[in-house]
Amino acid sequence: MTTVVGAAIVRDGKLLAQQRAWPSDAAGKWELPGGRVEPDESEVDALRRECAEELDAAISVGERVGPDVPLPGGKVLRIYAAVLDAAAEPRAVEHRDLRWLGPADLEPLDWLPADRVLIPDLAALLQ
Ligand SMILES: Nc1nc2c([nH]c(=O)n2[C@H]2C[C@H](O)[C@@H](COP(=O)(O)OP(=O)(O)OP(=O)(O)O)O2)c(=O)[nH]1
Repeated sequence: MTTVVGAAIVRDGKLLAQQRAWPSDAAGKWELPGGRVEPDESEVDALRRECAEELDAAISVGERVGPDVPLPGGKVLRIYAAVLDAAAEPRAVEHRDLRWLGPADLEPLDWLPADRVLIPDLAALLQ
């Protein structure tokens, strides 16, 4: 089964989200940094690689957050808490925009559908 890992990066009580630029049906929607775990790659290594590619930032990965969320095509979305390494300042390398979200910003955001399931768990990280 294909696992897509996502990083719930929290800094100063805010969660980092990124806005997709592609494909057309997902463009403009918001998600957590991450992507597909490659064969022979650990989930933590995949998260670190994806954050380096997408954010140009190094992270440290912590505990699992929330349930596995089924994705179309038999994939599953699995989230881990993460923090930016010291002095890392993320930038949108492949994405349209980045945003730091406070608790009140989670519900109104135009998330990818699977991510909406995780809103209560993401909100709990910000308390
Ligand atoms: N990264 C990420 N992907 C998500 C989230 N929610 C969600 O439904 N997805 C979906 C969108 C995509 O169908 C899939 C991940 O695709 P991706 O394009 O980010 O990952 P990738 O670079 O490894 O993909 P690929 O080029 O190998 O196809 O998971 C999320 O919060 N973060």
